[in-house]
Amino acid sequence: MPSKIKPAVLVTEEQPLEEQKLPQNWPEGITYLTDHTYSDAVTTEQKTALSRTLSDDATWIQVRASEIESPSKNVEIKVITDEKHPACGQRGIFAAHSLIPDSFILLYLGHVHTNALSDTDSKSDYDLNLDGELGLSVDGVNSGNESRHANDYRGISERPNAEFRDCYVQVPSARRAGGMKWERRVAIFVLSAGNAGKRKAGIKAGEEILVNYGKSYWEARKRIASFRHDEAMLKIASLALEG
Ligand SMILES: C[S@@+](CC[C@H](N)C(=O)[O-])C[C@H]1O[C@@H](n2cnc3c(N)ncnc32)[C@H](O)[C@@H]1O
Repeated sequence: MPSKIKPAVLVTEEQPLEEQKLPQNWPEGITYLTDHTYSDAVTTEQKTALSRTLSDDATWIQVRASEIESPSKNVEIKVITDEKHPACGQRGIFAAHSLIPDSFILLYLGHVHTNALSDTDSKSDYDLNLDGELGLSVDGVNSGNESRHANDYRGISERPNAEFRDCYVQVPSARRAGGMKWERRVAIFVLSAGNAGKRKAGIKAGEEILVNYGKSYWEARKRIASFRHDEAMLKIASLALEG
């Protein structure tokens, strides 16, 4: 019988399929993205509101096009084999080299959708808020990049070493002055060194990159698990909440 698992597919406009490499350990059946894709429900107005023209006095975080690579040179996807790790058997992302505080690691890419129930996959574990005011989120459940494998620190480490931050990335635009515009994204950054400089070492090569999903993520997962009588998910969520 033919396998139901679809081979990994790559979506990129710039490079033909055979020239673009997939990251090592990329899961089968998940589309590897080098940029967002958009649901048909996202309006032109919402898309326009996600971009800005070049501005020298901008205070928001800017990630230059030259900093973005696909696959990322900053991380490696690994399948977790340590039985003590709460996500054993799943994947995680690990620093490919040492990363200094506040540095950009990689974009969180996926399918941008509206927060309407009809446009949302309520079962997704990979859905992230992109812009609450615009009512847009980005889901990495079926397509994304290495960032979809970032685990939460609970039960793995005492604290996270990275975080999601809102930022803007530079993209070419024939219509804008300067031939460039800035588009809203969410990305993973190394945590800052902290006032006492506790985290000044940043993330060492080989260390797992761990973020904080927020307690509400795990509480919601616990509620869903109880509702669905999903013992495995209930155990993971309960352990994470204890951790
Ligand atoms: C966005 S995915 C993270 C990547 C996932 N490990 C994978 O390989 O696709 C979120 C899921 O990862 C698992 N996970 C992440 N952090 C975890 C943690 N601290 N403890 C237990 N499971 C975790 C849970 O199954 C969660 O629903």
